[in-house]
Amino acid sequence: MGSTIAPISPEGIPTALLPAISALCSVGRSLSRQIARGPLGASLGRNVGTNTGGDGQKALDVLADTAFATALSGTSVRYFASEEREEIVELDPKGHLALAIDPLDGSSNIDVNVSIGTIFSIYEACGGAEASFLRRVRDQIAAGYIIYGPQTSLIVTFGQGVRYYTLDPETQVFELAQDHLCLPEQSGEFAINASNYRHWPVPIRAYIDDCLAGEEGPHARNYNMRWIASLVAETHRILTRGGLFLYPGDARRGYKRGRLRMLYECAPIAFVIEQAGGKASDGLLAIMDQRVEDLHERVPLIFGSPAQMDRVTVYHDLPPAETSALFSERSLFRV
Ligand SMILES: O=P(O)(O)OC[C@H]1O[C@](O)(COP(=O)(O)O)[C@@H](O)[C@@H]1O
Ligand SMILES: [Mg+2]
Ligand SMILES: [Mg+2]
Repeated sequence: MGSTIAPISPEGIPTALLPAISALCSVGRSLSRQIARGPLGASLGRNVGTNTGGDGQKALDVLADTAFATALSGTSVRYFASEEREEIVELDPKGHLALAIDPLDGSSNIDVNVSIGTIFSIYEACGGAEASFLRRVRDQIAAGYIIYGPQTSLIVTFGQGVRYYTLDPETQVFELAQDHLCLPEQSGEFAINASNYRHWPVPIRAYIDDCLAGEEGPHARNYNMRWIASLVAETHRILTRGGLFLYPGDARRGYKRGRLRMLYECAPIAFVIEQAGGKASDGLLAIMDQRVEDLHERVPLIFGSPAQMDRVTVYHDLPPAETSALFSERSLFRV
């Protein structure tokens, strides 16, 4: 499983973070190989239990969680918080970092050969285990994801832009492909799980109705829709060619604050998106301007190209009478 070759070329990675980033990449390339074996390997998509948040756990969720915790020991990571664990684990009592992880994101896609990933977020440890994570989202010092798809890639920010590495299958090293990734200012795509339409709040329904109205609607343009059910894959597409992602809170039981976790998913994705020139919010407030209040809390997440973000935000600011009106009457948006 392991390889003695350094998993990533070190230029541009802050020295204090290099051991942790190398460990993430080392596990990433190993997971990439196991995932690529698909039906020839172990059955990674089988159900093995339920995590503390009530989500079903697949074999790969557990395998990835264990592999990251093991590899990050001895890399200056003091506190390890995982979506798959109820409690924070102390890895290295002398370490100065706190790392939060969604070890395997998009687990419903494991068995169907669609892109999945790992999302991570790093803070300076301070004031104990919980205090190291329950703090301002803007305190993150690094965040990113590894995507296991047709290519395995690492997207990472250290707070000065977004770096894009791809795993070279020949050398098994993550090589820098782009050192300053910027997402397009606007696009004609949006991503939302439309099967929840009837449960959405009014501003989300109104926005999507207006997108679906196309050229005849208030936006006066036709849109394209995507839903992969894999946050890393949607993020990667949006970083590459723009668009908007929405996972709002909705009226289903347990979905009042949406589905995605602040600490393991929303905070790191928001950091990456903001550093790439995009925006991320819960509809009203920028995710980066919020606090993590609870290890496993959920938060509505909307992010993407700035022009689309500005538009969807207006729907949240409108008085209810205006948002519930037929789109033809939402004169505000007529262009
Ligand atoms: O099945 P739904 O409700 O559309 O949810 C899809 C979302 O759930 C997730 O799979 C949640 O992540 P996990 O697989 O880590 O639980 C996201 O990647 C994705 O955006
Ligand atoms: Mg996830
Ligand atoms: Mg997960």
